[in-house]
Amino acid sequence: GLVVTQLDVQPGECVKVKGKIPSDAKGFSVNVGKDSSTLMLHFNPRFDCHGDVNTVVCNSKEDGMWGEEDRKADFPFQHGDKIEICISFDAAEVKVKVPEVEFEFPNRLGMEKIQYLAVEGDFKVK
Ligand SMILES: CCCO[C@@H]1O[C@H](CO)[C@@H](O[C@@H]2O[C@H](CO)[C@H](O)[C@H](OCc3cn(Cc4ccccc4)nn3)[C@H]2O)[C@H](O)[C@H]1NC(C)=O
Repeated sequence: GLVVTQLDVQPGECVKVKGKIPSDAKGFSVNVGKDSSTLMLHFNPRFDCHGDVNTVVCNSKEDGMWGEEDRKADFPFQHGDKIEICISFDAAEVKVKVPEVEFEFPNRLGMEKIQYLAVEGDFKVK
């Protein structure tokens, strides 16, 4: 999927990804952080994968090691949706704004900028 490097997203700014969820999507992820091994946030809506159904799983990754998963209560996604995902952060937390719902996740690594963004799985970036 899409990989963007050399970003310099500061606290208070947002990075926005627009795309479509295919009708047969099993899951997708949006990763932001320093690079693929050091993620402020792995945002992973799961329609039906890794044993989860209609569950948003969030996590961080530090030097290639996953942190503690955070499963969210809301699942505001449907197959075929065209959505915008806006990610912003400050010293304390990362915010993921999608239609109808804003998810929050702690800025566990205390990152001060987002340099990397990657989209994986069933999400057709527009
Ligand atoms: C119950 C004992 C085992 O626990 C399971 O352990 C799995 C392996 O660590 C957990 O799954 C992993 O959770 C991570 C977040 O904590 C990541 O989501 C791992 O996937 C990374 C990944 C991305 N991709 C690319 C991709 C992404 C989306 C769709 C298709 C490909 N391929 N692998 C995913 O494999 C999975 O979330 C976890 N389940 C629970 C309930 O804890």
